[in-house]
Amino acid sequence: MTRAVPRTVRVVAALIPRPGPEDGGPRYLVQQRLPGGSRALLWEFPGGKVEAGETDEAALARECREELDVELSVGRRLWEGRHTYPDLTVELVLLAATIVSGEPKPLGAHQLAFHTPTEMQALPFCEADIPLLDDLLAGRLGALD
Ligand SMILES: Nc1nc2c([nH]c(=O)n2[C@@H]2O[C@H](COP(=O)(O)OP(=O)(O)OP(=O)(O)O)[C@@H](O)[C@H]2O)c(=O)[nH]1
Repeated sequence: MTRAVPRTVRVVAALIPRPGPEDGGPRYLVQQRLPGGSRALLWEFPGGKVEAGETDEAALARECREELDVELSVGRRLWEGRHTYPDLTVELVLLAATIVSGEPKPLGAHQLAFHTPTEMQALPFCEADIPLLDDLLAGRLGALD
């Protein structure tokens, strides 16, 4: 029997710096996925799937409004990669973003946290994000605004 090929989805994610002074280097918002579903309790950047007819930027603003209750200003594309899980192929796009209003709330996540790139390396992250985390830590994403 042949195995079904996992469907491909485009996923946008946000690199959102913690507002205020940077003690110990910049920190960015990450979230732990809910227990029970796919990639349960793994960490990821806030965001989600791009819907048909939507731009990456509009999808990211919508996802963060729905899942964090914040309004974003979305900046440039920082990173793009592709990863195949057993259930899904993810085309992952990371965009720079800042919060223009609201305090992030974990409406769709188990918990939220601000972490440095070094701290992120120690968290169990979604596999698609591993090369992204390496590039972030090594300063290969360019200017992060
Ligand atoms: N938001 C986000 N999703 C990621 C990242 N890395 C990664 O592999 N993903 C995967 O991309 C998909 C994101 O879609 P989603 O957030 O709408 O999916 P979900 O499973 O939480 O919700 P769903 O029940 O609506 O499908 C998930 O399968 C998630 O595991 C990341 O850094 N951020």
